[in-house]
Amino acid sequence: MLCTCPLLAVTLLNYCPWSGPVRYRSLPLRDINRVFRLLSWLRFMHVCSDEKIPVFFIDKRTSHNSPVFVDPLPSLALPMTYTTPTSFPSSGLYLNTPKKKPLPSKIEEVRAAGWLDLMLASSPPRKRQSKDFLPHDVQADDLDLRYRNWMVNYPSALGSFEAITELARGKKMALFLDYDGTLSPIVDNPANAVMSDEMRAAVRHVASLFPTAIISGRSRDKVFDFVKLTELYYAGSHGMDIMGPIRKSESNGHHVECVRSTDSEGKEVNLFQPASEFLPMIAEVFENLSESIKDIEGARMEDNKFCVSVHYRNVAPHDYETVHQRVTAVLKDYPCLRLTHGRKVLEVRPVIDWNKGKAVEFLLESLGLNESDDVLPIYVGDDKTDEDAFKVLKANNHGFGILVSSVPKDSDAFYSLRDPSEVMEFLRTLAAWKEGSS
Ligand SMILES: O=P(O)(O)OC[C@H]1O[C@H](O[C@H]2O[C@H](CO)[C@@H](O)[C@H](O)[C@H]2O)[C@H](O)[C@@H](O)[C@@H]1O
Repeated sequence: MLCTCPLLAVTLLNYCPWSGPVRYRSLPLRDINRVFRLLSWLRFMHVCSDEKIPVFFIDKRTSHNSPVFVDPLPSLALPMTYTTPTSFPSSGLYLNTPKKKPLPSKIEEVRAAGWLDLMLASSPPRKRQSKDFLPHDVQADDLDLRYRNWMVNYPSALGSFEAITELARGKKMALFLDYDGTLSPIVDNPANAVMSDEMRAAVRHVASLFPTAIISGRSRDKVFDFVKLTELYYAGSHGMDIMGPIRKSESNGHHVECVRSTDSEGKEVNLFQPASEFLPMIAEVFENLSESIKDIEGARMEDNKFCVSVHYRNVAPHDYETVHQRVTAVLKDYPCLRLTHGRKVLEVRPVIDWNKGKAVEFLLESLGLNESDDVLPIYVGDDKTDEDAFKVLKANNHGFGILVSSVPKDSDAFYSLRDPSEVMEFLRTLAAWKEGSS
């Protein structure tokens, strides 16, 4: 239907309660891949939320916006109900979340299947499972070809380094780095995800040249223990725990929840913890989840202060569904918490409208870099939660994201790097370029 649509261009509008309106302007039909990428994202949103998400393809040639194609996923469409959680005082940060309504069992099944697909697909194994009937070199060639095709849309940040330096010419660069899977390789035990000394040296070097922040799903303290660099800014719990600089102009900021604090070196900093009132609830849900999954072999809990991670990397795939069912059963009693998905991890977090994208905006503002055109923010990350930051940079047409992935993935990033070793090379190249050009 999309391909035969006679329009020259379409505008795609979507409203999603988590991220607000998404608007793609003048999407030329030759760029149909973008439509499909967006549709697959919408499918993901359908799986993860209760809302019906209307999608309109609008004829740009007409003066009025008449929808020509509405809701491409009718089988997953649910009634649109937005209600605000009542158990907390209202605040600008709260998301409007749907009240859970009993769903017809068919839809429950579809949703459960969707989550299961996500769980199976999340974080491809480091060693590819063999398709027994194919010789190894054919599989490798096929994967390599698919990766190279994908790189047409997501060029290597190393291969495109000259283009990046062109963009950066005369601009102030700001660097935002995810931790797991970006600065440290993915390992089975989260406690062992240490950063190499070489990577630390590369990060220290860039941080001496550009404002640099780490934005992680881990608790801020834990990520600092891994990185151990005082010259950086840190945002833990997916941006819900930021230790940043004192804003240049404190008076025009609207983040009233900031409190002054001092860092480990006694330097004055701003602490922003928009989800602090959720702390007792997070502690309670951590206990309940730990109890509920304790008999599932390989399942592991992690306390990330304002979020809780339920890891299933070491769980047998036939138990994934049990993990998901147990987690959602516990969460039924916590309408103010929501579930998101990472690399072989389910993440429980407050329903506030705050994420890594908002953390990037907050830090740019704190650094006094948000309102000028001569700033180039770059965000490097590997996970679904990093997409919030990629989206913010893309939507504001302000800087770009670099996705770290060794397999093709849909993303709002602009460039790609294969793995943390390429990230390290990129950081070193960036530092060398900056030193050579100043
Ligand atoms: O935002 P990030 O810094 O990327 O943190 C996201 C989650 O990363 C960690 O889990 C991931 O890495 C682990 C260690 O390599 C791996 O075992 C796990 O399967 C991955 O999901 C961290 O442990 C989580 O708490 C973070 O939320």
